[in-house]
Amino acid sequence: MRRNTTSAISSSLREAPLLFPRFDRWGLLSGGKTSFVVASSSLKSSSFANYYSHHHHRRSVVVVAKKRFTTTTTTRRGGFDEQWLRERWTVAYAVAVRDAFQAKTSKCEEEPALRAVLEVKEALEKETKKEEMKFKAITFALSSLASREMLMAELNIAQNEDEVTRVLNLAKRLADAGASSAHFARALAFEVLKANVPARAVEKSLIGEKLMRPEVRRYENDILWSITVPSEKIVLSREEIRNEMHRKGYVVIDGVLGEKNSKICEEAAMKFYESDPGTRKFKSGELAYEEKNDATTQKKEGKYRDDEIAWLTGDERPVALGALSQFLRDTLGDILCNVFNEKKDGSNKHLLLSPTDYHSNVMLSVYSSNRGGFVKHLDHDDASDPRKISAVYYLNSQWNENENRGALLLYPEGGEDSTPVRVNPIRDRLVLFWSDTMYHAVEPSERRKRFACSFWYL
Ligand SMILES: O=C(O)CCC(=O)C(=O)O
Ligand SMILES: [Fe+2]
Repeated sequence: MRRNTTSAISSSLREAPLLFPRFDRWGLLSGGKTSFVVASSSLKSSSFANYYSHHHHRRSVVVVAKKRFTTTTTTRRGGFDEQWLRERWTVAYAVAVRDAFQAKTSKCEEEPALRAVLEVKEALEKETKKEEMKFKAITFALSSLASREMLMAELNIAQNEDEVTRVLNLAKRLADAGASSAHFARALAFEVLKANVPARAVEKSLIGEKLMRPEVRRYENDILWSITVPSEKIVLSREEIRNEMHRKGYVVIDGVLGEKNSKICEEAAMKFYESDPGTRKFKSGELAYEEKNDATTQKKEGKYRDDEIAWLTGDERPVALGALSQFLRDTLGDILCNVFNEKKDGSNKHLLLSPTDYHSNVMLSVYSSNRGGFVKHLDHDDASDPRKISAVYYLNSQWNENENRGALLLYPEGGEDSTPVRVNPIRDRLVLFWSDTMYHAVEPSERRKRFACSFWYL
């Protein structure tokens, strides 16, 4: 980014301070240990809450969505805490901003990032000023984007050790003030360490133990600790990913982590599953959208979806499984963000949010043998579902197509009668497809369990 853009962003930050303190009142939290009520007149919030409550949690949430004339109430099972819910709320706006941003950036040639941020900010402020809570959430999302741009730019032009240190500590302060994401501050520090750029006094707390390991300590006692460096295969596949996704709507990449790493991850996933006999971590995969009656009937008949799932935060034991989930979420997320945010084809229709800007966990799914699969579906509820790209990484050595079936069936043509593309769930294979347009199903597996890790990029 050029210096004039940087200084324009910095001065806009000075003129109209975006750095609000962390917002603390943002919804109605009902009493008791099980439910929260989110009151909202926002078009998007209820479906975000639905989406996230479905995908992440154990206890229940009541989402009250106030539309213009009606109020709808949905009860979801979910394990919410305030911090968690707040993050989700912010995600909703980060996504809204992303979409507005996208619409804008395709039009401006000069300094698109800055101009879009400011224009979107203005438009949204006007629209929602009366709702303080929402206003703060928007401000957070915007300042997070703006400060991110600014910090990146500052880092790029930093000349010496002191300047690098200053940028990193500024990132930390912004995160502490609630104006930027802590993930981002950590990612920045991590990048610096990885590139061996000297930084004098990077605060220790920046280098999160959980998400980012500063030293690329890949193996220790033959344990796979982290997969933070993009595999060569993925780096080489960038063009292929872009082209295939645009041309066919999906892409299959084999040998993503290599023989040794993928084997370790497979064993880790099995161990994780087998060491959970009380199924505390694993639950039955649920129907995404209960309101669909036909699907509910199918579910009752046990036909809709028949897997067990666990949500991986990145801290799992064996550590290799945590490392794999970090790889899928952060490393691959960053790569996809770069692939689709480059305006090579003259459009940026597929702008993605950086995974450092939102919090979401990786899903480990286990389909048992001789049970159901997953019927044909989209990973997309309605127009406001933020998911853009679905990723599934398979962990099954010596999978035999004929004996074990369990293929992922992709329907690029969409129609009922179209012939699916069969993707066998073999170890170290990654498949990516558009969440909102690619119909897909999972064939029941036979004679053995089928392991896969899935993630959705927004
Ligand atoms: O495991 C797979 O191959 C795909 C699973 C899937 O479609 C889903 O969980 O939404
Ligand atoms: Fe799916």
